[in-house]
Amino acid sequence: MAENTFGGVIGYALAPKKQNSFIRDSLLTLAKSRGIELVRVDSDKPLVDQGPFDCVLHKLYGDDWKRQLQEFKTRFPNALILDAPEAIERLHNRISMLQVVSELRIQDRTDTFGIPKQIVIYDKATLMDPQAWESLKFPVIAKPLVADGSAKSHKMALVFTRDVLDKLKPPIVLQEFVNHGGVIFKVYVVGEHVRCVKRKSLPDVSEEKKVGVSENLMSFSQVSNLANHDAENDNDGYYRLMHLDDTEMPPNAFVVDIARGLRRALKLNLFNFDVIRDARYGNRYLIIDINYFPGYAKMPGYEAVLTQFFCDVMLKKEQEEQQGEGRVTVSTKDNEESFQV
Ligand SMILES: O=P(O)(O)O[C@@H]1[C@@H](OP(=O)(O)O)[C@H](OP(=O)(O)O)[C@H](O)[C@H](OP(=O)(O)O)[C@H]1OP(=O)(O)O
Ligand SMILES: Nc1ncnc2c1ncn2[C@@H]1O[C@H](COP(=O)(O)OP(=O)(O)O)[C@@H](O)[C@H]1O
Ligand SMILES: [Mg+2]
Ligand SMILES: [Mg+2]
Repeated sequence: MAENTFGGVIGYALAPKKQNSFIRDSLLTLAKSRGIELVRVDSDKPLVDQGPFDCVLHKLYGDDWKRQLQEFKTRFPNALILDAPEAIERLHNRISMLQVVSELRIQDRTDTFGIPKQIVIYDKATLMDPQAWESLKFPVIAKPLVADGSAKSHKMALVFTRDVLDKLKPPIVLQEFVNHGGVIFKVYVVGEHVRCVKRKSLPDVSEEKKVGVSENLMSFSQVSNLANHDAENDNDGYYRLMHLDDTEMPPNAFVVDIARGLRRALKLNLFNFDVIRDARYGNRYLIIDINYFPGYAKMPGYEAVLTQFFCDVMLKKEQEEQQGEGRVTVSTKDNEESFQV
């Protein structure tokens, strides 16, 4: 979109860690040069007592925060909440998060996409019932069902055999582990903007390893964020098989189509998703994770991308307000809850 002159004030409500990584001087300065002021929301004070804000950008959890957003929207109906809490909540459960993938219709491609085979287990009794997981091939990854940003929600286990399932704590999702060359693609979405980057992932599991492994359950957490340093000091060679530089990117048009489809279906503007390429086929891609408001600062040039997005939001808001003036508009539930540029 062309540069526009509609600036505004954006209140951001973020946890301290997120604030430190996302709110950099470089972002504040660039945004300001385009008329966008970013103002911190003080989480110790009611949101309604702060502002005025044209838009509230947020990644906070809990019922109290949801209530505060509702109250704010009632008091300031023209203010935008990015994104709608109801839409974000879908990503807090690893089953509903990926259900959206089956809703996407993308045609005329040689490449295909989907999700790995998975089941959800809510209790120990089902976990110990062989019928529950008879359709799954081992190894599997056990993931906490809840994906609420807590450290616990990122604690995964690679499970090689059935006899260690009793060590897991439901509710969990058991997802087939798919060999993918040790590289994951992270696709960052900021409104219409889509950027795919490569990150390291779990290495492939060989056929020998599947039967001869000494540890039948291997715990891990946030592999893609491990510093390179960790890989360099990797004495048992766990990361040796990763070939980040040699890995070919997925076709960009394909990734963009999936990203835009997900964005529309999820009614979200700010998210990323993790994709792996199934090593058995080479042209089959599996979406394994979708995250709300991820670590954008890790995306090269994030300041320009986010600033453009803020300007687009302000322009669209202004246009919608102008269109709304002088005529009666019937607001649907849909456009009350979500706003997309
Ligand atoms: O902190 P960062 O920069 O590593 O960002 C995390 C994301 O990393 P990514 O950008 O995908 O590499 C991270 O993505 P993954 O789940 O690791 O794929 C999450 O989005 C995480 O948020 P939450 O803990 O799930 O609420 C994100 O954490 P928060 O910054 O939101 O706490
Ligand atoms: N089905 C799978 N097959 C192979 N590797 C996987 C699979 N699911 C997850 N992984 C690996 O585990 C990591 C963490 O899983 P993910 O679902 O992305 O959880 P988180 O929300 O903690 O990032 C991924 O980045 C990837 O390296
Ligand atoms: Mg992930
Ligand atoms: Mg995640």
